[in-house]
Amino acid sequence: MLVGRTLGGMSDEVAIRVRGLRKAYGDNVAVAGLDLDVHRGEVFALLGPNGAGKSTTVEILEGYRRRDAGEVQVLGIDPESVLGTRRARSSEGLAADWRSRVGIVLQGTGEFDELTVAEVVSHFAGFYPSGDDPDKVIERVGLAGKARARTHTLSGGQKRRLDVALGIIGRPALLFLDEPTTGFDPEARREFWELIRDLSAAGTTIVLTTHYLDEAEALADRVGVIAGGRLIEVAAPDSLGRRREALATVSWRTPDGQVESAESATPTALVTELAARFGGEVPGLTVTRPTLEDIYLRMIGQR
Ligand SMILES: Nc1ncnc2c1ncn2[C@@H]1O[C@H](COP(=O)(O)OP(=O)(O)OP(=O)(O)O)[C@@H](O)[C@H]1O
Repeated sequence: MLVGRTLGGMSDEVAIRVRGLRKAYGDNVAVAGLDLDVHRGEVFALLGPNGAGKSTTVEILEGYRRRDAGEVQVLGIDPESVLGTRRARSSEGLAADWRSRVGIVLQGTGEFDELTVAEVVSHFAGFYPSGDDPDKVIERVGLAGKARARTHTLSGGQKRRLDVALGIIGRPALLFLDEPTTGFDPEARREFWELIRDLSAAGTTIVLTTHYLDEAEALADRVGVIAGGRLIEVAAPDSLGRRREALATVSWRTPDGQVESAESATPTALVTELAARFGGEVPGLTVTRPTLEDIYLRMIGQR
């Protein structure tokens, strides 16, 4: 494997390294000088409003889109060098090897409508030199009961699970997931999160784009917020936007039924004082801190 060696000056620990990435569509600058490092083995979530440049960035990293400027290394190679190549079966040496180590969860496999789930997954397994066992992967994504169903009969959420199966069948070292749980019911999302945690625990580097802040919080070691084609902050979910230092909001109900609230850096002291004031239980007491969503909205609202 190329991962784990030092290639082209890239550190052992870096799966993705991007410097000064730029991409415009005509006059529309989609990516405006983006720097990014994704460490080996981490789960990295890219957040950002519609049109921020996430998909463009990810497509460049995946070797499906040409950039205008900047340096990009993904698992030790410049993905532009594999542009135009397809999956591992192609006999294009380094490109085929690289593609076999990069898993991509695409949205939709309409061309296989008449095949069963088991047939599609087996077909894709054949593209990879060390593909996983199709039955095991089908089980892992929760489609065992649908293995013999034709793919056009699957529900939206089941189709997404199939997309995920096709993304992981090659046992990738690096997996790209683009809004993977759109259309999942709550239970399916939780199961999917478990699958991602398993893959991560097994050493897979995962880059995820999502609009679900709870998903980023549940899965990501670090999140990067893209706005206007630039990465405006990278941090652990609990420290993004100085979240750890954010004030707590303490709310309670006054004797005449009004809700009162106060922001405090020392909420325990305030609650103790309120308890003394009320002679015990404080009516309607809540203590909250900003959620990742609050922080995120504040960050992108500032721009
Ligand atoms: N193929 C294309 N041709 C022309 N303009 C494009 C193309 N793809 C994206 N754009 C434009 O580039 C900008 C960034 O789009 P991109 O799809 O990268 O954003 P995104 O962050 O992935 O958005 P979303 O959250 O809506 O998926 C947008 O202004 C978009 O209109």
